[in-house]
Amino acid sequence: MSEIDIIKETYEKIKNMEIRGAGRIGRAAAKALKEYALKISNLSEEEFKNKMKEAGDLLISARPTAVSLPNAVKYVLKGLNEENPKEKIIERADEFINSSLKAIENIGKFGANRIKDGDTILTHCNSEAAISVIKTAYDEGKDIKVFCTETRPRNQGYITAKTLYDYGIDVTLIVDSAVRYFIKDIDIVVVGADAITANGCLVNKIGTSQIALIANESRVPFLTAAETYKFHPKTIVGELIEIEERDPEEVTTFEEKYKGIKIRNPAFDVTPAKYIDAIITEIGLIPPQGAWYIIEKYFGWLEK
Ligand SMILES: O=C(COP(=O)(O)O)[C@H](O)[C@H](O)COP(=O)(O)O
Repeated sequence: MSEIDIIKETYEKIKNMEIRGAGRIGRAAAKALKEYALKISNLSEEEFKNKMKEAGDLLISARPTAVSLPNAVKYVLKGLNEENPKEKIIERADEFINSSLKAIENIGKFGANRIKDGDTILTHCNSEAAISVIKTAYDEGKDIKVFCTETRPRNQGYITAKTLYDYGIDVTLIVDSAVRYFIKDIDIVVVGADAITANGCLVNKIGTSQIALIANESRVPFLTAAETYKFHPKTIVGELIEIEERDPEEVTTFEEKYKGIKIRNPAFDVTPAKYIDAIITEIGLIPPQGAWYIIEKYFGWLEK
Protein backbone atom coordinates (compact mmCIF):
# COMPACT_ATOMS: atom_id res chain seq x y z
CA MET A 1 0.00 0.00 0.00
CA SER A 2 1.53 3.32 -1.03
CA GLU A 3 1.08 6.41 1.12
CA ILE A 4 -1.42 8.08 -1.20
CA ASP A 5 -3.74 5.06 -0.74
CA ILE A 6 -4.67 6.52 2.67
CA ILE A 7 -6.15 9.50 0.84
CA LYS A 8 -7.62 7.45 -2.01
CA GLU A 9 -9.37 5.11 0.42
CA THR A 10 -11.05 7.99 2.26
CA TYR A 11 -11.90 9.64 -1.08
CA GLU A 12 -13.64 6.43 -2.23
CA LYS A 13 -15.52 6.00 1.05
CA ILE A 14 -16.82 9.58 0.88
CA LYS A 15 -17.70 9.26 -2.80
CA ASN A 16 -19.62 6.01 -2.42
CA MET A 17 -21.21 7.32 0.81
CA GLU A 18 -19.74 4.68 3.08
CA ILE A 19 -18.76 7.77 5.05
CA ARG A 20 -21.57 10.30 4.77
CA GLY A 21 -23.14 13.26 6.54
CA ALA A 22 -21.43 16.63 6.38
CA GLY A 23 -19.71 16.54 9.78
CA ARG A 24 -18.43 13.00 9.35
CA ILE A 25 -16.94 13.65 5.90
CA GLY A 26 -15.14 16.73 7.22
CA ARG A 27 -13.61 14.79 10.10
CA ALA A 28 -12.72 11.83 7.84
CA ALA A 29 -10.84 14.18 5.49
CA ALA A 30 -8.96 15.78 8.41
CA LYS A 31 -8.01 12.33 9.74
CA ALA A 32 -6.82 11.15 6.30
CA LEU A 33 -4.63 14.26 5.89
CA LYS A 34 -3.10 13.68 9.31
CA GLU A 35 -2.34 10.01 8.57
CA TYR A 36 -0.92 10.90 5.18
CA ALA A 37 1.31 13.59 6.67
CA LEU A 38 2.60 11.07 9.20
CA LYS A 39 3.39 8.51 6.49
CA ILE A 40 5.17 10.60 3.87
CA SER A 41 8.85 11.13 4.59
CA ASN A 42 12.18 11.94 2.96
CA LEU A 43 10.71 14.90 1.11
CA SER A 44 11.84 18.48 0.84
CA GLU A 45 9.48 20.99 2.46
CA GLU A 46 8.37 22.06 -1.00
CA GLU A 47 7.59 18.47 -2.05
CA PHE A 48 5.75 17.83 1.21
CA LYS A 49 3.59 20.90 0.68
CA ASN A 50 2.77 19.93 -2.91
CA LYS A 51 1.83 16.39 -1.93
CA MET A 52 -0.42 17.63 0.88
CA LYS A 53 -2.15 20.11 -1.45
CA GLU A 54 -2.75 17.38 -4.05
CA ALA A 55 -4.18 15.12 -1.35
CA GLY A 56 -6.46 17.93 -0.18
CA ASP A 57 -7.69 18.57 -3.74
CA LEU A 58 -8.50 14.89 -4.24
CA LEU A 59 -10.47 14.71 -0.98
CA ILE A 60 -12.42 17.88 -1.81
CA SER A 61 -13.41 16.42 -5.19
CA ALA A 62 -15.16 13.42 -3.57
CA ARG A 63 -18.52 15.21 -3.11
CA PRO A 64 -19.38 18.77 -4.17
CA THR A 65 -22.11 20.06 -1.86
CA ALA A 66 -21.23 19.74 1.84
CA VAL A 67 -18.88 22.63 2.57
CA SER A 68 -17.61 20.89 5.70
CA LEU A 69 -15.31 18.95 3.35
CA PRO A 70 -13.37 21.87 1.81
CA ASN A 71 -13.57 23.78 5.09
CA ALA A 72 -11.95 20.87 6.96
CA VAL A 73 -9.25 20.44 4.30
CA LYS A 74 -8.48 24.17 4.22
CA TYR A 75 -8.41 24.33 8.02
CA VAL A 76 -5.86 21.52 8.20
CA LEU A 77 -3.75 22.66 5.23
CA LYS A 78 -3.40 26.15 6.65
CA GLY A 79 -0.67 24.49 8.72
CA LEU A 80 1.44 24.41 5.54
CA ASN A 81 2.00 28.16 5.85
CA GLU A 82 3.50 27.83 9.31
CA GLU A 83 6.85 26.67 10.65
CA ASN A 84 7.15 22.86 11.03
CA PRO A 85 4.31 22.22 8.56
CA LYS A 86 4.13 18.48 9.25
CA GLU A 87 3.60 18.98 12.98
CA LYS A 88 1.14 21.77 12.29
CA ILE A 89 -0.90 19.59 9.93
CA ILE A 90 -1.19 16.90 12.59
CA GLU A 91 -2.05 19.45 15.27
CA ARG A 92 -4.66 21.18 13.12
CA ALA A 93 -6.28 17.90 12.04
CA ASP A 94 -6.74 16.92 15.69
CA GLU A 95 -7.99 20.43 16.45
CA PHE A 96 -10.60 20.22 13.68
CA ILE A 97 -11.82 16.76 14.75
CA ASN A 98 -12.05 17.67 18.44
CA SER A 99 -13.72 21.02 17.84
CA SER A 100 -16.22 19.36 15.48
CA LEU A 101 -17.22 16.85 18.16
CA LYS A 102 -17.42 19.60 20.79
CA ALA A 103 -19.54 21.73 18.44
CA ILE A 104 -22.07 18.92 18.03
CA GLU A 105 -22.29 18.63 21.83
CA ASN A 106 -22.85 22.38 22.26
CA ILE A 107 -25.42 22.47 19.47
CA GLY A 108 -27.25 19.76 21.38
CA LYS A 109 -27.37 21.91 24.51
CA PHE A 110 -28.46 25.12 22.76
CA GLY A 111 -30.96 23.39 20.52
CA ALA A 112 -32.53 21.42 23.36
CA ASN A 113 -33.53 24.72 24.96
CA ARG A 114 -35.96 25.12 22.08
CA ILE A 115 -37.58 21.74 22.71
CA LYS A 116 -40.41 21.74 25.25
CA ASP A 117 -41.68 18.92 27.38
CA GLY A 118 -44.32 17.07 25.36
CA ASP A 119 -43.02 18.23 21.95
CA THR A 120 -43.18 16.15 18.80
CA ILE A 121 -40.15 16.86 16.61
CA LEU A 122 -39.87 16.22 12.88
CA THR A 123 -36.47 15.53 11.39
CA HIS A 124 -35.28 14.66 7.87
CA CYS A 125 -32.34 12.57 6.68
CA ASN A 126 -29.59 11.65 9.12
CA SER A 127 -27.81 14.51 10.85
CA GLU A 128 -25.51 14.13 13.85
CA ALA A 129 -26.17 17.74 14.81
CA ALA A 130 -29.97 17.39 14.70
CA ILE A 131 -29.76 14.08 16.57
CA SER A 132 -27.63 15.78 19.23
CA VAL A 133 -30.43 18.31 19.82
CA ILE A 134 -33.03 15.55 20.10
CA LYS A 135 -30.95 13.31 22.37
CA THR A 136 -30.04 16.22 24.65
CA ALA A 137 -33.70 17.20 25.05
CA TYR A 138 -34.46 13.57 25.92
CA ASP A 139 -31.52 13.43 28.37
CA GLU A 140 -32.93 16.51 30.08
CA GLY A 141 -36.00 14.42 30.90
CA LYS A 142 -38.33 15.98 28.34
CA ASP A 143 -41.13 13.75 27.17
CA ILE A 144 -40.62 13.91 23.38
CA LYS A 145 -41.70 12.08 20.28
CA VAL A 146 -39.87 12.14 16.94
CA PHE A 147 -41.15 11.75 13.38
CA CYS A 148 -38.46 10.73 10.88
CA THR A 149 -38.92 10.88 7.13
CA GLU A 150 -37.60 7.94 5.09
CA THR A 151 -35.46 10.30 3.00
CA ARG A 152 -35.63 8.70 -0.40
CA PRO A 153 -33.78 7.52 -2.37
CA ARG A 154 -31.13 6.27 0.08
CA ASN A 155 -33.36 6.15 3.15
CA GLN A 156 -30.95 7.77 5.60
CA GLY A 157 -34.04 8.41 7.75
CA TYR A 158 -33.96 4.74 8.73
CA ILE A 159 -30.58 5.31 10.38
CA THR A 160 -32.01 8.24 12.33
CA ALA A 161 -35.11 6.28 13.35
CA LYS A 162 -33.04 3.32 14.56
CA THR A 163 -30.52 5.54 16.39
CA LEU A 164 -33.24 7.41 18.28
CA TYR A 165 -35.24 4.25 18.97
CA ASP A 166 -32.11 2.56 20.38
CA TYR A 167 -31.75 5.61 22.63
CA GLY A 168 -35.21 4.97 24.05
CA ILE A 169 -37.08 7.68 22.18
CA ASP A 170 -40.62 7.30 20.81
CA VAL A 171 -40.10 7.23 17.02
CA THR A 172 -42.49 7.22 14.04
CA LEU A 173 -41.19 6.70 10.50
CA ILE A 174 -43.14 8.30 7.64
CA VAL A 175 -42.71 8.48 3.88
CA ASP A 176 -41.35 11.80 2.61
CA SER A 177 -44.62 12.73 0.96
CA ALA A 178 -46.56 12.40 4.25
CA VAL A 179 -45.06 15.49 5.90
CA ARG A 180 -48.02 17.77 5.12
CA TYR A 181 -50.44 15.09 6.27
CA PHE A 182 -48.73 14.87 9.68
CA ILE A 183 -47.67 18.48 10.19
CA LYS A 184 -50.62 19.10 12.55
CA ASP A 185 -48.93 16.67 14.97
CA ILE A 186 -45.54 18.39 14.81
CA ASP A 187 -44.39 21.13 17.24
CA ILE A 188 -40.95 21.82 15.81
CA VAL A 189 -38.78 20.77 12.85
CA VAL A 190 -35.04 20.24 13.39
CA VAL A 191 -32.78 19.27 10.48
CA GLY A 192 -29.05 19.34 9.80
CA ALA A 193 -27.10 21.33 7.21
CA ASP A 194 -24.65 20.62 4.42
CA ALA A 195 -24.05 24.31 3.87
CA ILE A 196 -25.32 27.72 4.96
CA THR A 197 -24.92 30.54 2.48
CA ALA A 198 -24.01 34.19 3.08
CA ASN A 199 -27.67 35.17 2.58
CA GLY A 200 -28.85 32.67 5.19
CA CYS A 201 -30.13 29.89 2.94
CA LEU A 202 -29.82 26.28 3.99
CA VAL A 203 -28.50 23.59 1.68
CA ASN A 204 -29.51 20.17 2.99
CA LYS A 205 -30.85 16.78 1.86
CA ILE A 206 -33.37 16.88 -0.98
CA GLY A 207 -36.85 17.42 0.41
CA THR A 208 -35.75 19.78 3.18
CA SER A 209 -37.14 22.85 1.40
CA GLN A 210 -40.57 21.21 0.96
CA ILE A 211 -40.65 20.46 4.67
CA ALA A 212 -39.69 24.07 5.46
CA LEU A 213 -42.48 25.34 3.23
CA ILE A 214 -45.04 23.08 4.89
CA ALA A 215 -43.80 24.08 8.37
CA ASN A 216 -44.03 27.74 7.41
CA GLU A 217 -47.59 27.31 6.14
CA SER A 218 -48.57 25.66 9.42
CA ARG A 219 -46.58 28.05 11.63
CA VAL A 220 -44.38 25.27 12.95
CA PRO A 221 -40.88 26.52 13.82
CA PHE A 222 -38.18 25.24 11.45
CA LEU A 223 -34.63 25.11 12.81
CA THR A 224 -31.39 23.88 11.32
CA ALA A 225 -28.48 22.61 13.40
CA ALA A 226 -25.23 23.70 11.77
CA GLU A 227 -21.68 23.88 13.09
CA THR A 228 -19.89 27.07 12.00
CA TYR A 229 -17.80 25.02 9.55
CA LYS A 230 -21.03 24.43 7.60
CA PHE A 231 -21.06 28.11 6.63
CA HIS A 232 -19.87 28.51 3.08
CA PRO A 233 -17.10 31.14 2.82
CA LYS A 234 -17.17 31.55 -0.94
CA THR A 235 -20.86 32.43 -1.06
CA ILE A 236 -19.83 35.79 0.37
CA VAL A 237 -18.10 36.54 -2.93
CA GLY A 238 -21.07 35.36 -4.95
CA GLU A 239 -20.09 31.76 -5.61
CA LEU A 240 -23.04 29.37 -5.95
CA ILE A 241 -23.12 25.97 -4.27
CA GLU A 242 -23.09 22.98 -6.58
CA ILE A 243 -25.97 20.61 -5.96
CA GLU A 244 -24.78 17.04 -6.33
CA GLU A 245 -26.78 14.97 -8.81
CA ARG A 246 -26.35 11.28 -8.12
CA ASP A 247 -26.77 8.05 -10.08
CA PRO A 248 -30.36 7.57 -11.37
CA GLU A 249 -30.14 3.94 -10.29
CA GLU A 250 -30.41 5.13 -6.68
CA VAL A 251 -34.00 6.09 -7.55
CA THR A 252 -35.03 3.06 -9.60
CA THR A 253 -34.17 0.93 -12.63
CA PHE A 254 -36.68 0.31 -15.40
CA GLU A 255 -36.73 -2.65 -17.74
CA GLU A 256 -35.22 -2.12 -21.21
CA LYS A 257 -38.55 -1.06 -22.79
CA TYR A 258 -38.75 2.00 -20.47
CA LYS A 259 -35.12 3.07 -20.66
CA GLY A 260 -36.32 6.26 -22.35
CA ILE A 261 -37.84 7.49 -19.09
CA LYS A 262 -35.50 10.09 -17.69
CA ILE A 263 -34.66 9.94 -14.00
CA ARG A 264 -33.25 12.91 -12.08
CA ASN A 265 -31.65 12.50 -8.68
CA PRO A 266 -30.46 15.73 -7.04
CA ALA A 267 -29.20 14.93 -3.55
CA PHE A 268 -29.73 18.35 -1.96
CA ASP A 269 -31.95 21.41 -2.20
CA VAL A 270 -31.94 25.01 -1.04
CA THR A 271 -34.26 26.34 1.66
CA PRO A 272 -34.68 30.12 1.54
CA ALA A 273 -33.74 32.07 4.67
CA LYS A 274 -37.32 33.29 5.11
CA TYR A 275 -38.46 29.79 6.11
CA ILE A 276 -35.77 29.33 8.75
CA ASP A 277 -36.52 30.44 12.32
CA ALA A 278 -33.01 29.91 13.62
CA ILE A 279 -29.67 28.29 12.92
CA ILE A 280 -28.39 26.42 15.96
CA THR A 281 -24.59 26.73 15.99
CA GLU A 282 -22.02 25.87 18.65
CA ILE A 283 -21.74 29.57 19.48
CA GLY A 284 -25.48 29.96 19.95
CA LEU A 285 -28.68 30.37 17.98
CA ILE A 286 -28.45 32.88 15.18
CA PRO A 287 -31.08 34.17 12.77
CA PRO A 288 -30.38 33.23 9.12
CA GLN A 289 -29.68 36.94 8.53
CA GLY A 290 -26.62 36.50 10.80
CA ALA A 291 -24.95 34.08 8.37
CA TRP A 292 -22.96 36.83 6.66
CA TYR A 293 -21.47 37.87 10.01
CA ILE A 294 -20.44 34.29 10.87
CA ILE A 295 -18.71 33.83 7.51
CA GLU A 296 -16.93 37.16 7.78
CA LYS A 297 -15.85 36.53 11.38
CA TYR A 298 -14.81 32.88 11.10
CA PHE A 299 -13.69 32.45 7.52
CA GLY A 300 -12.09 35.75 6.59
CA TRP A 301 -8.76 33.91 6.66
CA LEU A 302 -9.78 31.51 3.93
CA GLU A 303 -9.92 34.22 1.31
CA LYS A 304 -6.76 36.04 2.37
O1 LIG B 1 -28.10 15.95 4.25
C1 LIG B 1 -27.49 15.31 5.08
C2 LIG B 1 -26.72 14.07 4.74
O2 LIG B 1 -26.66 13.85 3.35
P1 LIG B 1 -25.84 12.59 2.77
O3 LIG B 1 -26.41 11.37 3.41
O4 LIG B 1 -26.08 12.64 1.30
O5 LIG B 1 -24.38 12.81 3.12
C3 LIG B 1 -27.41 15.80 6.50
O6 LIG B 1 -28.60 16.42 6.87
C4 LIG B 1 -26.28 16.84 6.59
O7 LIG B 1 -25.12 16.33 5.99
C5 LIG B 1 -25.97 17.20 8.02
O8 LIG B 1 -25.47 16.08 8.69
P2 LIG B 1 -24.53 16.23 9.97
O9 LIG B 1 -25.29 17.02 10.99
O10 LIG B 1 -24.29 14.80 10.42
O11 LIG B 1 -23.29 16.92 9.53
